[in-house]
Amino acid sequence: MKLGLVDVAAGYRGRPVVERVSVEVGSGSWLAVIGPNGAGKSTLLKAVAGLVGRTGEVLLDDRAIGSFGHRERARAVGYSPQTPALPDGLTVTDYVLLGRTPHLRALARESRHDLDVVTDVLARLDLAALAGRQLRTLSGGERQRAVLARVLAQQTSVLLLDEPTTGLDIGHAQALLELIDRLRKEDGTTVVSTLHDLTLAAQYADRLLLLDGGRVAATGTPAQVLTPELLSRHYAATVAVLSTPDGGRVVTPVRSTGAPTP
Ligand SMILES: Nc1ncnc2c1ncn2[C@@H]1O[C@H](COP(=O)(O)OP(=O)(O)OP(=O)(O)O)[C@@H](O)[C@H]1O
Repeated sequence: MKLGLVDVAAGYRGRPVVERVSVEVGSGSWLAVIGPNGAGKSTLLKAVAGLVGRTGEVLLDDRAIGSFGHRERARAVGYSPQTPALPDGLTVTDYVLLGRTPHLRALARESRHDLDVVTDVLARLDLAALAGRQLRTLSGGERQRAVLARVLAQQTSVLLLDEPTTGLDIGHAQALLELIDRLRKEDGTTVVSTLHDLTLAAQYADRLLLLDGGRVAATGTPAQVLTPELLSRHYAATVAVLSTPDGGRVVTPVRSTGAPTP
């Protein structure tokens, strides 16, 4: 499903935080929204998810998202927040099963298929051994994976993922991003994620959108956006951008030690 944003603006209590963002994300594409703290990345995702007020248009396959019914929309767009509030008293399985709600008929219980989807997602996110555990007993990274498991169990055409790798170790982060990459290649899932790790953003996203002060500062391929000049201007960071043999980009901070040269 193609996602289009046309002149999207959003904010809190009348204060604009995101202004005039227009971008198209093709079916099966991955757009990473990057930018410094407070740039408006989470707000932009929430605006698309319908969780904060916005102006402008959000289009799904050229159809205004506002014309989608509640369930239809929940089957089309999944969202995972950066800092989720988790309900008390649920096991991991029960919580992830909530992701199936938009697929259930009114008053129907989950089917064998729903349980199979959940079992599969739990296995893929290395949560099978924790399936019966209470959410509140999980570690930070395990909780984060449970939240992602829930949105993946929702099996939506569009995934909005706010900092999905927060709190994940390098192996689990990689496994998660590979899983999402497979979904987009095999099922055509469209992905919009915020990512602070610019090297991961370069490796997985096909396009980057750099937000600064709520406005689009740059869009393009990782090679176009991840330049030392742009990163210095918008993050006030001193970085080196290295190229890998396959044309990828690695962004690394560079420290000027100030040590006297011998
Ligand atoms: N609920 C809220 N009420 C008022 N202001 C908010 C609210 N949430 C965020 N803001 C403000 O909106 C601006 C953008 O916040 P947002 O969370 O979208 O930034 P971000 O780019 O995701 O930042 P980070 O990289 O730190 O997660 C910030 O100035 C923030 O203080």
